[in-house]
Amino acid sequence: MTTVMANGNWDPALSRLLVSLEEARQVLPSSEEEFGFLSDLLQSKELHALVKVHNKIISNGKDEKFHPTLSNSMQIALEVLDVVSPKIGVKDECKEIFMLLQKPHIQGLLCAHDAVAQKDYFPRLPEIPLEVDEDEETIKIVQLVKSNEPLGATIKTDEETGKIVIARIMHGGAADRSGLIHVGDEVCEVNGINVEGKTPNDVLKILQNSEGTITFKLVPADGKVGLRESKVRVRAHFDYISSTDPYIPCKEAGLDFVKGEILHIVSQDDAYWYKPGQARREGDRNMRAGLIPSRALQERRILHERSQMDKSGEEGLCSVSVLPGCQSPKSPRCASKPKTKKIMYDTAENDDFDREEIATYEEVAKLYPRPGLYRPVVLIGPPGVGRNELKRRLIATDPDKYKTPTPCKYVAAGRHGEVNGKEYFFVTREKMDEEIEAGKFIEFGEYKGNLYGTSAESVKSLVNAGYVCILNPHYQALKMLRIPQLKPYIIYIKPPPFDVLKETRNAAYARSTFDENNSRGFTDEEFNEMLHSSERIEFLYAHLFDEVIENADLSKAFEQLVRAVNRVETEPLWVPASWVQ
Ligand SMILES: Nc1ncnc2c1ncn2[C@@H]1O[C@H](COP(=O)(O)OP(=O)(O)OP(=O)(O)O)[C@@H](O)[C@H]1O
Repeated sequence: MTTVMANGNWDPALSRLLVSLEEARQVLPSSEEEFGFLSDLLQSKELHALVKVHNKIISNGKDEKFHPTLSNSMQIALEVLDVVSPKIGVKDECKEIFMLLQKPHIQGLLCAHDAVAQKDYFPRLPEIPLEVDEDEETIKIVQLVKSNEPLGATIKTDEETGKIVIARIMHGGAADRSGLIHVGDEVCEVNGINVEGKTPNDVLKILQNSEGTITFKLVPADGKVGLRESKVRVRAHFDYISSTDPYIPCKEAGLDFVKGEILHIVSQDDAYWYKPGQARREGDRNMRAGLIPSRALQERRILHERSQMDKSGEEGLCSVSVLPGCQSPKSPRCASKPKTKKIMYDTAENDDFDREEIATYEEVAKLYPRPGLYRPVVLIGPPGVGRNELKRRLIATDPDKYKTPTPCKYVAAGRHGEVNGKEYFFVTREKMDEEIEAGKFIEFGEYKGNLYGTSAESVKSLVNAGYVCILNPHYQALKMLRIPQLKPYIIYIKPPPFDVLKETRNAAYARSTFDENNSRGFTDEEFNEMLHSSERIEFLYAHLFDEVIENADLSKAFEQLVRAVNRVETEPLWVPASWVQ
């Protein structure tokens, strides 16, 4: 026989064919050449390999279920969008895949695929009862090798049974990666030591004293809790240092983060986060997940801090009555003369209301830029900080691209040569009152008997016409602006510290916007008022800012603004999740 046949790995069907070929050679009148060809073919390595592949496919189809190769295709599609979006203007292929992956039916298909792959469908069927001897408990033996890395699991005493159970598995930790230990598993033995009647501390000591392989004898929990990884991303609105948190059940397991960071919530003990959740930093896939405080816990903590501040009589930003120098239409307590021009741009409500908002985590999702449909850019900041100047400079770079909405105006005593639709749209008092009542204005106010206002509609129509709409409303307008229909990108223009503020403004002969005629520079009192006002805005609204630009050196601040606006036009950015769904 040939070498292929001699190695014993020969396919039996091919062997039989070869034998019958030899038999047929005796009786059939075909030529030697034809027999030789068939014989060589049946013994060739290529045919042998093909038959092997064929058999493998058949046996796989028969005996084993097909498994999805991945269950996060939607996530991968989003990552692809991330990668290709900066290149859509450069390569047609990138643009094509970008448009394709954004189509709702493609995304629907990927989501459906992932839901099936993750078995994420309802109703959940009860576990099939196993035919087991009632008295016989299923025990699993799990061996983990002890290393410097923490085990990634916590234990507690079950209140009902008094037994030691696994309380929590840290996503991505050693226990989680093993896939063998689950929340609720009852610990019977650790390294052969029976832990019945022992406290979690006793068990920890056993673990600490163990070297090398650690063997657990566990009674598996009935159901596998927390198997599904959540897709929730949140933006944190506070800094967190787990080592200083007295409420965290295990300090080593905490995840530290800073304000503004995006966290991937991999599990929440329940939908309202009454208990701590687990999260990992967005984009940090290899990292072990850590514990973060629940929303409810953090809210309580913030309320407590605020009440302490109020009690101590500190000059709190949280209390309207103690803030000097604030400008509010309903509280003219400012030491300096109130700035009449500003009042017309205040919304009717004062910002007491905003104090009620306790920012902890905000669920976010990525919003992909749509060519030709740009998000409005909103500049927020204390009066006089330079928002108008920055807006004016931006529009001047390309007046056909950047536009600011035209406000509406009701004039009490006839207009003098003003053209309708140029600087203002002129409307009747009734119409203006009606639209204010219907909440159609982002901001409005009265000045010298005339009514002024900017409508949400005027912003929308600029956006729909393909312009980049840029506006600098009063900060109280944020409530009306930050809605899914407008999807604004909010930039906070922050004043620099007093000395720098004074120096830069004086050096540029800046005109005080507190003076009706803009005929003089800023006074020290006005600089201070700007800084006070900025503290207050930050306290109330910082969680709504997408970006902060400090306006010290004007040209640097402007460069930063140009970069930001460019990013908004081209990059996927995090927005409240409700804007995307
Ligand atoms: N970084 C800066 N350095 C020097 N001068 C500046 C700077 N930024 C703004 N200014 C000047 O400060 C003055 C006030 O700026 P601007 O009118 O833009 O303020 P604003 O924030 O729009 O105020 P308001 O909201 O009260 O209208 C202007 O004369 C402007 O040129």
